[in-house]
Amino acid sequence: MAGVAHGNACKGGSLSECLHVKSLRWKECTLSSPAHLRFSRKCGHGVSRVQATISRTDPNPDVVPSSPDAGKRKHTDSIKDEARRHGLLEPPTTFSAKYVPFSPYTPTDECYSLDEIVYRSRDGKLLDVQHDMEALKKYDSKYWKSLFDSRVGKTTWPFGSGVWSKKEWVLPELDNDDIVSAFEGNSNLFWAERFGKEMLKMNDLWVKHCGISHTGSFKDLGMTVLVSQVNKLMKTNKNLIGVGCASTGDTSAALSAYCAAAGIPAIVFLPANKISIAQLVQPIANGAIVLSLDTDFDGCMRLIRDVTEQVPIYLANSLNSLRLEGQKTAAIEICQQFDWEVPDWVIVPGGNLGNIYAFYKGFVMCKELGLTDRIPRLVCAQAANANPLYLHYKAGWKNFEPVKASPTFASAIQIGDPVSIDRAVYALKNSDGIVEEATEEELMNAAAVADLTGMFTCPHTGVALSALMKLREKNVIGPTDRTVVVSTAHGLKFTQSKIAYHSKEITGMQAKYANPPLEVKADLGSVMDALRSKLSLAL
Ligand SMILES: Cc1ncc(COP(=O)(O)O)c(C=O)c1O
Ligand SMILES: N[C@@H](CCOP(=O)(O)O)C(=O)O
Repeated sequence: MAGVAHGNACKGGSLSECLHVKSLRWKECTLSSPAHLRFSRKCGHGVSRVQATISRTDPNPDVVPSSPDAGKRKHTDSIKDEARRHGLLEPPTTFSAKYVPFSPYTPTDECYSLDEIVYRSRDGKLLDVQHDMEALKKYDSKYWKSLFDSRVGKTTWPFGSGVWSKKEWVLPELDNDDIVSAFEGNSNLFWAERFGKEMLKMNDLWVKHCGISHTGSFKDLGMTVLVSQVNKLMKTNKNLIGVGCASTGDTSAALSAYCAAAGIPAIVFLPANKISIAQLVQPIANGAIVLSLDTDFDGCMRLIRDVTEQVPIYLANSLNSLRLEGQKTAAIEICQQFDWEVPDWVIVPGGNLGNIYAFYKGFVMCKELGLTDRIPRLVCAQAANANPLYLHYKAGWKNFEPVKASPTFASAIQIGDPVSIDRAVYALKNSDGIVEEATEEELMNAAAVADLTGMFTCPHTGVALSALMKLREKNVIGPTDRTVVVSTAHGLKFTQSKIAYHSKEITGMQAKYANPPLEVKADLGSVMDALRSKLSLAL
């Protein structure tokens, strides 16, 4: 079939017709519409517009390379150069987003551009990034599914990233050239076959490994968005001198890595002696300014908020709602990985409580745009030593009180005064959610037993697994319920506590699943004796 291309002057019609085709590759176009796809090119109202009917067999020469080699990267090209050649660097003009106060029960007209440096509304509420949903709804669910699916597993800048593959739903107006990405996201969804079957009599249990990531935690998902926006702001706001955060170890690692990649100064406030060595060395190695402070995370958080009010350092904690735009892509990814079927339950460990809201937001967006038909029930899991949300839930959501968080092996969630409490309560109330808690022994046992079935979990994932075990025991979660446990960090960041557990060195802990190494003399007899003691073999 012959392709038709008409050069038309833009009549200034609806922008939604003028899908910014430069942000779509030919393959994406064909995938999104197997027969024909009508589109307008380089519109922006006022610029010349090309309307075309294209088909798989009849590519528009303006859009696709004319020879098989034309699409290949020249040896002098970087992936950004390649994206530039294909016109992929400019953002689409069709979609937009802005900050609004997080005020779901009493919406207001107050709003801010994402280019403003603002973290709270006029009356001190948290902010939320609000997308122009009407513009997104102009494209049907089939379109979005095909577009997102076509981007998986590529190095196309920046859509090969799991976060930026959803760019239109994340930060649509950002120039792709400003993006700072480590091709994060697209994390694996592990079918926990043995753990499910043997521990819980479940057949449809999954672990979303967000910690198998660039810096070893889910924070990369949010940090690529935040640092990309800062990268843009620094070009225009010459006053901005860096980006700062308070951290229990993962936010600081992600911030430092993305800032180092972009050449932006990072400043991190850490509670002294309360984070793992692996986490501490990450910002040090990435060249951040590291302040080890004699306080806890809540103390560090208060200090960074005071400092960022006084000096032009951009705040990178999840108080900043930009972070959650990246983190919500993990929820979208889960739906995508299940071919747009929604799991029954999603269990997320909670500390500062930004992530549970980010998951909620991702699931709601999929439903609102017709990609899914419901949202899952959410469970937020807390360590009993740092459980302000759990206490609030048990009190029927009445009168939230922060707590003084005690030390926990799940050190990244040792938080007593969570910034996103209002967001979390909203997410849980609207997803028929549940809050559970886990003692130190429960969380360490859960992590250890998961490891014995082939995972290598962090203690926070242990908290979530322990919550699952409790809900399963009470039969709140049924044997055939499709359940996803979110693993938030890599176990390799927390080897100290694992070694202590397996060495049975933790005072007062039985360490039921400990598997200490045997110290054996290096001679055959001793080795055979050791094997006999472990294997029921007639050796
Ligand atoms: C490994 C890990 N898991 C879970 C959390 C909890 O996430 P959130 O603070 O968004 O509740 C954090 C940070 O707080 C973390 O670093
Ligand atoms: N676990 C976090 C605590 C801070 O959370 P944030 O999402 O508000 O940055 C960390 O690793 O610092």
